[in-house]
Amino acid sequence: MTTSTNGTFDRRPLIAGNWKMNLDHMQGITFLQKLAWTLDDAGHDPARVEVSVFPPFTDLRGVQTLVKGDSLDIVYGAQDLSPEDSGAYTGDISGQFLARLECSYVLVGHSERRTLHRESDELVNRKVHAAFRHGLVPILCVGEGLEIRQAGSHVEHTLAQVRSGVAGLSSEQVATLVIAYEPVWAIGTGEVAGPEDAQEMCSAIRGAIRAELEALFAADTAARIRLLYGGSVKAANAASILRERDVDGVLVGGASLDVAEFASIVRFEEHLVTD
Ligand SMILES: O=C[C@H](O)COP(=O)(O)O
Repeated sequence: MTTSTNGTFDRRPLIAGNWKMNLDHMQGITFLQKLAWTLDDAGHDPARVEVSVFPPFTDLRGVQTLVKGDSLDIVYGAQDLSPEDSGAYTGDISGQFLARLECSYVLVGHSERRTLHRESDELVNRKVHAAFRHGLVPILCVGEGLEIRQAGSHVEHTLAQVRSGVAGLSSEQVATLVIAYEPVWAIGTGEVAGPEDAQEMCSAIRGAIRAELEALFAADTAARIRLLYGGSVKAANAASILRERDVDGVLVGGASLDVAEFASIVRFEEHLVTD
């Protein structure tokens, strides 16, 4: 039997690189150009695997110019957005501006925003709505800290974040949304949750959307939503995580800053084990 990811690839795998606060606008362009060449040389097929990068806000205009100018098969998004559309919100960035820069995605509720900037579930939900208002696909980030994991309540905790994040959305919006499960204890620590941990949570999230929220959403919503895993993903562990049935992609931090490493994650199908 040949092993494939998420059953039959009916949900196109998404490999997302979150640059966090790394690579200035000049470095970002050089990096992206190299990544595009490397993927081209490796015969990357964008119809099979989608690649997205999440540069700092100040890089986005340069990234847009490069991607559009050179017709790169790479999409991009922002790392955050304001829940508001315009006004006296010093330092915030509107989804409207991100849409003008032709961003496809926006990260919402990343654990570094939740912890370092004390973003609440309620604020995260407002940001999810703001993204949809401007035609951006939100990548809703959820996941538990170490204490919650040790107490064994990680599934319950993460599902509560999901329920709160999708509150007030339509079926179509939920089906379009991407959810990234990132156990906080595995982010940037080298501690990676095992493929079975990633599958356990992604399956629980899909199950919750299918069962608990079925009264709110259309029947095929759970089957269509894409679920990512994030936390110390590298070329060496990506394929084993991505072969799990309910895992449709990965959100990569540190390893997305190395062209060869990230390109190798994108090419994970080459590392899938054949049973
Ligand atoms: O957004 C990415 C995640 O925070 C994972 O970061 P990491 O791959 O450096 O652990």
